[in-house]
Amino acid sequence: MKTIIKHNTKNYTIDLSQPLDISIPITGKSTNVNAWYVDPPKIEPHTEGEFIGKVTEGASTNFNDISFNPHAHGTHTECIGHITEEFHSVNKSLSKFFFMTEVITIAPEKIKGDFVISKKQLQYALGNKNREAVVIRTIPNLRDKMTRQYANTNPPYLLESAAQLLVDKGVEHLLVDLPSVDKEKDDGALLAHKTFWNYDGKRRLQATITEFVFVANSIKDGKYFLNLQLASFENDASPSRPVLYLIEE
Ligand SMILES: N[C@@H](CC(=O)c1ccccc1NC=O)C(=O)O
Repeated sequence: MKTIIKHNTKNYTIDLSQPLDISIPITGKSTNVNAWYVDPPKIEPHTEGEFIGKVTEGASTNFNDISFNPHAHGTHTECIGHITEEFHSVNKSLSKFFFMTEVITIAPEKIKGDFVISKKQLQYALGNKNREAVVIRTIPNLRDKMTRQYANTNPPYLLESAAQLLVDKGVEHLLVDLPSVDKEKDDGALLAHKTFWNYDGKRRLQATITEFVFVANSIKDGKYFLNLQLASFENDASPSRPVLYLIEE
């Protein structure tokens, strides 16, 4: 099923039957991807007295309770409400769902013992391209990113100047395959988050950050349409399902 998208005077063809899902599914297993020192998610039959919500236990339906943390357990999209005293809901911040997107691949560079994504690397990868959304795939890019236990591993993160470059280029939606755009332990500095949302200036309430994507190696760097959908939680962050569509020439 093909469709033609008219975007800024140009026509682009995408094939809706060829979605490239870059989300990490949430499971109830201990192998579920994890960060921020929390237990694995739980997906378990609801119980009430004698009742067990499971067909094999005599119930008419499977009826699971799910408990998880959107920031810790899988692909999620967050808004400025992640770092503000006042409440902002990502469900209201994100009001459009299709974006012209660039997928880029970065090998974080070692600076002062940390692996970081620098302004220079983003500049090189993006050139003068203008995109509403940017997906950053970091290398190495192995499938263990779907199950990695990130607590106390000091994963790569974006330098403040790198986040500023994205703001300057007008990027509104940033997607990364890391648990955070900031350093794991930074005493709450959150420099890349604050910069991307322009926390100390005219705040970018509509901008979103999506963490924990997984971009398979079969997906080449380049221009895509991104369909970014959330579960409709009124919260600073919600599990999300970003899907890319290759643009046909
Ligand atoms: N680096 C922060 C913590 C942090 O970034 C964080 C903590 C819990 C859940 C998510 C976090 N950041 C996510 O992008 C700190 O050290 O205070």
